[in-house]
Amino acid sequence: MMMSNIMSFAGLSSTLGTLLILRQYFPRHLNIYFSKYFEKFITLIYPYLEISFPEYVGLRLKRSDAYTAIESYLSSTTSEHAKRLKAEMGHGSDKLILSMDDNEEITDEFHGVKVWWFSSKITRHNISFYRLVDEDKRYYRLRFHRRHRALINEAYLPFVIQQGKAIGVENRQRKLYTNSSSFDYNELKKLDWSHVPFEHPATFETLAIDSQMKSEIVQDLVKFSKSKEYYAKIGKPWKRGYLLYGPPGTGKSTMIAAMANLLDYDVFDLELTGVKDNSMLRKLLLNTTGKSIIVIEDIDCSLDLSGKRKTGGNQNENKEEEEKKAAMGGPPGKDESKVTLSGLLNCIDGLWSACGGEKVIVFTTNHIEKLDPALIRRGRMDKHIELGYCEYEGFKVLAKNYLGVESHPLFEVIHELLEEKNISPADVAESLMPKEEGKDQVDVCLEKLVNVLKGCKSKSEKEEEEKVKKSKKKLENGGKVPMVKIDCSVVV
Ligand SMILES: Nc1ncnc2c1ncn2[C@@H]1O[C@H](COP(=O)(O)OP(=O)(O)OP(=O)(O)O)[C@@H](O)[C@H]1O
Ligand SMILES: [Mg+2]
Repeated sequence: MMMSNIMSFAGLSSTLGTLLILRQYFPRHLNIYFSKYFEKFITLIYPYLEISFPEYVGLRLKRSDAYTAIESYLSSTTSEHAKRLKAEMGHGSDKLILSMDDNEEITDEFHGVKVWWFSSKITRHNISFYRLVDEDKRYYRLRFHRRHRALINEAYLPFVIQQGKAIGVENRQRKLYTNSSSFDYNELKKLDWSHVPFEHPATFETLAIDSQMKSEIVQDLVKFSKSKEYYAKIGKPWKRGYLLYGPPGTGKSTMIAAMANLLDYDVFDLELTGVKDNSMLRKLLLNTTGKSIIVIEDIDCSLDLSGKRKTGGNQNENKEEEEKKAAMGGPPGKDESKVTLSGLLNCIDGLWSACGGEKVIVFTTNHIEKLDPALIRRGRMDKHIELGYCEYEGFKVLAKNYLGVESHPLFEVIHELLEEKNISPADVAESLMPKEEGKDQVDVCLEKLVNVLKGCKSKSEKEEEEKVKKSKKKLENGGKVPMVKIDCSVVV
């Protein structure tokens, strides 16, 4: 009896729900009457309450957090109850996430109270740029008996949102974002960020760096990710800045991937040269999500951030560049980014930087001496990490990764060579990569590395070369050294 009552109410409510949706197609004057009397009538006889959760609110700028959390929550109960499901890949390529398909209905129970969830969509046909564009407005509708109003509002909905957020974090597929311009042809708008799944396999275990430095960085990152309350207590936005510097091929980009994998964060790879001006930069950073690493690679080459190179420094070089541009046909500096140093500083630690929570900002450079001290001062870039040439300890990690060996008669020879030669971990890794199948590949690769090392310049030779380069530059600049001296000791 009870069951059939519920069923008939559910049937009635479904009909009334359809009428409510259809009413938008009624003529306007009918619609006014409909609203006035029909809805009053419904609330009198209808014992159920309904709450809608639209996918987008306002200008469709951002998906509603409530909708996303409910979607995740329902995905956990859906597979048992719903008859029509849709599937999506979740975190990692082998996990399939099932959720309710459009116009599907499921029931849920909370403290013995039964509630109904519906997934619905309204499709509108708009004409935009002489094209017919279908715009889907999706929403979830929750129905429950009005006598449970307090329980649903105060306990059930907060429970759904909290559970949904937790499931969402577990299931989400991490993403690698880039700000290179792309266009959404369905929504007909330019996207600030486009993304692909983040699938870089690097971890701190496979990273060939000093083991003490490695464990300090890992500890620092883990501590940061658990310090929400601490940052709130000291009144600082929950973010941490890392400056990674060192010669090419020493693992700066690889370390960023390892950081993202350790913390389970998304990565926003910000190409500064593609950012028009400071306000565009602010918009891009505002559109990044929490639990993410914002990366600006080769910051010294990205822009003239010091503001010094054009006025002071090597004026001839600038002149040459302008002439080159003119020879290429375009007006000088036409498409150049107008992002300034103060604009960048404002975004990374001004008032805007506190939006969106939990973020790590990483700059990389091959030339730390070229950077403006303001950009990398402590507090802005909390950790300065130097990634140097390959040491014996790093070589052993690479040998284990690439060849699966932890000892070999040639290790001692390589140890001695590494003490006196400069070689990047990337070059070591290249030599250790077996080119063919077979057991003898370990000997082949290690012998190859010994030969490569023998051909490398020794540390003293390299230092001498650097000295000559520096003094040449000094002469070009009329005796002044154009570099800024910065304390770049590793503080981890
Ligand atoms: N410290 C390291 N540990 C493990 N692998 C490394 C390390 N350094 C370099 N490699 C290997 O060398 C390749 C190049 O390294 P990576 O791109 O991280 O260098 P980089 O410091 O970012 O160079 P660049 O300054 O040119 O951007 C990587 O694919 C990785 O396989
Ligand atoms: Mg790199």
